[in-house]
Amino acid sequence: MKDTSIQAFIQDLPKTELHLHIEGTFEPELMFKIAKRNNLTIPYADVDELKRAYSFNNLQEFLDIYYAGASVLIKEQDFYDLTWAYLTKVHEQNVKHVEIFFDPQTHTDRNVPFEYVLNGIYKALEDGEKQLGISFKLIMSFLRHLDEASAFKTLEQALPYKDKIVAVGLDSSELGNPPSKFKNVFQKALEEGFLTVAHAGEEGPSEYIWEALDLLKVTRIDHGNRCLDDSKLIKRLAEEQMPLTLCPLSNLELKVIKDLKEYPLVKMMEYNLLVTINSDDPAYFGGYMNENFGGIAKALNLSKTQIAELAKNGFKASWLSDEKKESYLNEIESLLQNN
Ligand SMILES: Nc1ncnc2[nH]cnc12
Ligand SMILES: [Zn+2]
Repeated sequence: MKDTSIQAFIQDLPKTELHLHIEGTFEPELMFKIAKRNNLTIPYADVDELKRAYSFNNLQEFLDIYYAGASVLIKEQDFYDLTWAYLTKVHEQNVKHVEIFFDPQTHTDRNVPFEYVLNGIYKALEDGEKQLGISFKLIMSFLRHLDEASAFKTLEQALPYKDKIVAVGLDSSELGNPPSKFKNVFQKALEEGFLTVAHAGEEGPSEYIWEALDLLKVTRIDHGNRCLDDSKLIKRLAEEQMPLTLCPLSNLELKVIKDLKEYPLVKMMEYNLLVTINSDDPAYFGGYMNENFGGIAKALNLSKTQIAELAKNGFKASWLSDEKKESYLNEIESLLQNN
């Protein structure tokens, strides 16, 4: 008999992931393995002890552990293995297309060459496309707790690789580091032909979302939850169909929200916002795409129609060709009709 459960429906839906930090997919088991082969130690006795440290009161507490974890990545092969592990995982979850972030400064500041980071990630993405059928785009994120000069240096390093990097983004500690701090480097990135996105309104105020739109000229807002504080902004985001890449389990684990049941997703959909579901840092927040879809669907008692809408939004908000978008939207619609 056919499994008509919500979980089976979520599994069968073709999905796209648009908000994913590759360093946030570093599972403890792989972290210990790579640390060992690089003759490095992790300040935790074993995987269980490390996992017990994954309890966060805010974004900064998470970032401190996330950067410490990433510090065992040294060689090109390490970045390849990290990315490959992510791709095989989401392949099992029927993710068809990914647009992922990497944070070069996290590594170049430790004297890991930019090329090791980029090539390791990119080769795995190419293999994922060939062997698993997952298409991809790569986004280079600037760390906003560092200064704009460091972001400029990173942009310079990326210029020979415009064929591999389609966009620049902005992540790390949001409060006190507004988008306006990076106005000039984003301007230069736009002139060089990169698309732009930025984390805004995760912990920071709605003003940061305005700045991301008006100063950084973003084509998507990462998170954006705090737009709900500002009715003019909601109207603009809806009119422009500006995508918001939401991350429910991340918001729960970083105490942006108290309970998934309070997640304002349905309200956002009623406002006609183009909201998408993503995992952010799945190794740290307890779930990949299916767990994010499943968690929010259960907490909010979403219908299959609403879940299908969210999956469609992911493709609409992606940088896939119109033809590919259309084909995935049709596939989702027929899956819905048959359920
Ligand atoms: N949720 C998040 N917010 C900001 N920067 C990040 N880097 C990795 N995850 C992040
Ligand atoms: Zn993020």
